[in-house]
Amino acid sequence: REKVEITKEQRALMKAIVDAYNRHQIPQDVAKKLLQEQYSPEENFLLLTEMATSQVQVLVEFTKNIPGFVSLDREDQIALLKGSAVEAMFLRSAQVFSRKMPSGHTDVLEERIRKSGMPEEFMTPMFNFYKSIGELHMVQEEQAILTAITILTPDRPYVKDHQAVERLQESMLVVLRKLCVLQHPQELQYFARLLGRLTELRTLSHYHAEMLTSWRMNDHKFTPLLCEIWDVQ
Ligand SMILES: O=C(NC1CCCCC1)[C@H](C1CCCCC1)n1c(-c2ccc(-c3nnn[nH]3)cc2)nc2ccccc21
Repeated sequence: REKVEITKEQRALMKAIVDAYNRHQIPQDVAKKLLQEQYSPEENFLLLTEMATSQVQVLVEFTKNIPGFVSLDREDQIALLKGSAVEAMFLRSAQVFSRKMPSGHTDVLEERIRKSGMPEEFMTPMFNFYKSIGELHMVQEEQAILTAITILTPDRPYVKDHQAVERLQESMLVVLRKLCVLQHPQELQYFARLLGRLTELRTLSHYHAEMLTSWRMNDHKFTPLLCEIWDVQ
């Protein structure tokens, strides 16, 4: 059994990221709204674009607090945010879906999402991802660091200084690995399984533009921020 110890610097890094993650929570809770009633596809699409717009704003604030991020090349900062926004949205949606809720509420939530008006063909991969995230029972530190690792992915389109991003991501991966060993001592390879979800996440986000335009309704309206980030309209 390897002796795993988190250094003072790594603890400070983790604290900075978790504090930022908690400070920048999504304002109102979309799950609560969805549990209240079934909305029309138009209302649901509007809810999605409102939630996603505020989540992008929250993501920008969170990212600015990742140690070292603001000292990256400015254009690379934009490329990283643009390249990870959809993945961060699905990761956050998965965390919302996997939250502990009174018994039966998760089933109602799933039902409401299935009937929201989103295209059927994406429901299976999306819920498979949500359930695979839920099974990991991540602690909030792991959720926050995993989101930071997703943002700091060096091979996003248009990133120039690959190495600088790799160095930042590397320091997050080292902390996450130690955290996984400490938080889930019984589950060997927990860290590997956690990183495997990022591959599933990237696949899911490949469908995203096509998902958006095949919601069962006419006239899909987006906010200016989402047009920027989602490459739509
Ligand atoms: O609001 C939402 N997610 C926000 C969560 C917080 C961060 C920002 C996004 C949507 C709901 C919108 C209203 C209709 C039901 C789904 N959502 C989704 C979801 C569904 C389809 C697409 C999509 N993308 N392109 N086409 N459809 C994206 C996200 N998964 C969720 C799991 C739990 C709770 C809410 C969830």
